[in-house]
Amino acid sequence: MRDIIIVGNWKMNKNNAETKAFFEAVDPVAKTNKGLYGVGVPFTDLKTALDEAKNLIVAAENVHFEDSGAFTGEVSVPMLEELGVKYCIIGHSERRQMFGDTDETVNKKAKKLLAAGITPILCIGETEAEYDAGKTKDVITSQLNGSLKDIPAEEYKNIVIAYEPIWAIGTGKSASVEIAENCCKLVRDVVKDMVGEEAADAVRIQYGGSVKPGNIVEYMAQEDIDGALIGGASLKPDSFIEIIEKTK
Ligand SMILES: O=C(CO)COP(=O)(O)O
Repeated sequence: MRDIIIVGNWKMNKNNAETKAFFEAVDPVAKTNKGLYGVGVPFTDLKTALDEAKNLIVAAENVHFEDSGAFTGEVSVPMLEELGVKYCIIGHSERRQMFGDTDETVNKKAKKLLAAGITPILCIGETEAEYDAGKTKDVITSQLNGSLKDIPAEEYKNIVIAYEPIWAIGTGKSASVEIAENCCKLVRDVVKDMVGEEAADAVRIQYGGSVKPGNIVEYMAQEDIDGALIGGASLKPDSFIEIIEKTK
């Protein structure tokens, strides 16, 4: 059975003082042998978060695939390594939609992170239009094949895949437990087709999209859901503490 991994994604929120206050409140609660809890934080909060973290894991929210160069505003894997970052969200739908991330660039990011011993949290998911057109399976299959192209089977134990239907992100309209489980099982089946059963069993799969204290338990009860990637409900310490208390 896979360990759980529940991670908040703060997106573009919180300054250093708010980050410190969050960790002071939440970190002590995150001590468990069932798996991992953590948060993805803006680059500007990474050092504060890493300094405060004893039980929570800390993730970056993006990274560039080159080690250095003329990429104004970007941050490289060596820069994350220097801080001691061990997890990094890549390919979030907001980055794909607003900042030009593609399966090809996300694949380069994944390879660079794995080579540095940093766990990628790879986001995939369909739009509402794709869902309505019955294209969810095609989208998931295409994104996984593109984003994880040429990554060897033995690396999948070091990869987390977050299935986040775009129509459920930030809308309060979370996917039903049945849809979430069916799609996370589809993710696992596609990985099996790509690189075999052992890798499919090892890869951890999160559901994301309006997860909150009121629905986390039913998601975590599903066979193919190993965790969650949580936006809004991870910003308030009390809310994230409730999610931890209900699942650890
Ligand atoms: O984008 C998400 C996590 O990466 C989900 O955001 P919400 O939990 O606010 O829907």
